Amino acid sequence: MNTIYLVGFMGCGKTSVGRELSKRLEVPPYDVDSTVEKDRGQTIREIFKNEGEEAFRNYESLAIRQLPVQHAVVMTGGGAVVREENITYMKNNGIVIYLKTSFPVLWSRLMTEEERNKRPILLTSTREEVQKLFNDRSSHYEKSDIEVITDQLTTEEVCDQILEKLSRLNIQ
Ligand SMILES: Nc1ncnc2c1ncn2[C@@H]1O[C@H](COP(=O)(O)OP(=O)(O)O)[C@@H](O)[C@H]1O
Ligand SMILES: O=C(O)C1=C[C@@H](OP(=O)(O)O)[C@@H](O)[C@H](O)C1
Ligand SMILES: [Mg+2]
Repeated sequence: MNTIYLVGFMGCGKTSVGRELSKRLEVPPYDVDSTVEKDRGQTIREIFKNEGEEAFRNYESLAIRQLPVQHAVVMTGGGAVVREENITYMKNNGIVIYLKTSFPVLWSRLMTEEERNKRPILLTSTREEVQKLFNDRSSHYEKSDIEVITDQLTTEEVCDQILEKLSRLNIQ
């Protein structure tokens, strides 16, 4: 099995769905954000604060390339696809799945203190700025191999749809 890469905007469920999907497929899950945090010995928030977003993007790109391209589920961060070479790498090495969620649903999922604190961009941007980021990134996510609309679905149902779409394509 080629690695499955989950992409989509912050709050679409990449981390939660990836955990569940990896259990169902009986392969290990790798969260790119957690990989970066482990590699650098700092939280994402600390990296943004101490070294800036560009340094984080470099670590994120390296982490994607250091994870297995077989028998794994990789959960990316929402900004990973902005570097064109990252989505090209993921599509060449595995199957890229876009968890598509509308902006109001994302915003409501991200409004708790806990979710905001994990994501430095949310701490320094207005709703309008985050909405613009969402609009700007959508065309990058659309390059994925498969798309699942998550607005009305639980994480389990998102997994069901992913598995169904993979089996229809004879991938899993
Ligand atoms: N399908 C869903 N329905 C409801 N809440 C969800 C769903 N997917 C994720 N969430 C919630 O949204 C928040 C962000 O989820 P997370 O998996 O961290 O997203 P991401 O990794 O894409 O940023 C978490 O509180 C999570 O429980
Ligand atoms: O969209 C982004 O630029 C980011 C998304 C985050 O991951 P999630 O998409 O898992 O929240 C994390 O990589 C970082 O805070 C930056
Ligand atoms: Mg995540």
